[in-house]
Amino acid sequence: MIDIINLTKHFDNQPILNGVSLSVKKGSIYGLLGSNGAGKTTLLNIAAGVYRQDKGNVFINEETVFENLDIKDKMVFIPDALYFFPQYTIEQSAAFYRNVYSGWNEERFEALREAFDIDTSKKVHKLSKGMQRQVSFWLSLSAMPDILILDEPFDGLDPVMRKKIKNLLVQDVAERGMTIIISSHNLREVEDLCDHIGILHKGSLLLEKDIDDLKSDVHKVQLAFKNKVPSTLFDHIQLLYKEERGSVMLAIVRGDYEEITSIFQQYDPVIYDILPLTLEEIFIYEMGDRGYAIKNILV
Ligand SMILES: Nc1ncnc2c1ncn2[C@@H]1O[C@H](COP(=O)(O)OP(=O)(O)OP(=O)(O)O)[C@@H](O)[C@H]1O
Repeated sequence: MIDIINLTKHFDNQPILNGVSLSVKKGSIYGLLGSNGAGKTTLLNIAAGVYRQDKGNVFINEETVFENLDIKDKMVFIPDALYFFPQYTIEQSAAFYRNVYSGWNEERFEALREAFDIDTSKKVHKLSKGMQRQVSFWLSLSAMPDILILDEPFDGLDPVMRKKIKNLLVQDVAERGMTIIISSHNLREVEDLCDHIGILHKGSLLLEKDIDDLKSDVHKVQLAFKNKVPSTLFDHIQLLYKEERGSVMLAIVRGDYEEITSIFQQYDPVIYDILPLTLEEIFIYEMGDRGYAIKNILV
């Protein structure tokens, strides 16, 4: 549905995006992760057709995005720095959205009153930062977009509201196949939401993964042997990391669970356990395997 191909962008002769390509399928949630200055906002602005790229292209359903009003009618971008018309109340802002988006759904707007519970006669500028974020979600979801582009969307929201908004997003994805790209510098914040994760670092995509594949493909194994650790233990295993804690070896390995187990069992370990890994741990080892210290890339 969204195809970003070989995107390049410079600002002031400095490269900001260096040939980034990624695809997002309809009805999926893509998490774009990266540290400050990685290029996430720039990439999202190009994907939303706000900035024009130097090279490459962004296609949505095989059409280019830039200056394409039909696509923009079905897409909502919530930027990191929110913008509302000065002096507009929520009601007046809703009237603006109602005029701009052909998919605007009044019933949805009314139904979401319960979730957001903010007086619509209030001026948006007079609301707190977190409440302004809530209003941006309220209006955006009422516009019933096919595509939602979210730049650091949970900034300033309290934990209860984060959960509520995540539930609303997942509901729209499940019920009407909405597609989301969401940027964050915090993996923990988006891991429960996304089905794909890409890590952007200094304008390049370092790693892109399906979360289910990632979880089924990397394992933490605890092993102990009666005697010394066999020297050939990892000869046929893709090892990402190992450490010895006394007589117990801890290894992070990649591959099929059953194949790995059958290889290790040949060495007759006295202890053999496969332990669960968090997504964060998986990324740390995957990135370490590629020569990057993820701690410098993600918080
Ligand atoms: N309009 C602009 N003019 C000049 N440089 C810009 C402009 N917008 C972004 N940049 C530069 O592009 C680089 C990437 O910025 P961008 O905002 O895309 O990163 P980001 O990954 O979203 O960072 P953050 O997590 O801090 O929001 C930064 O070095 C920034 O200074």
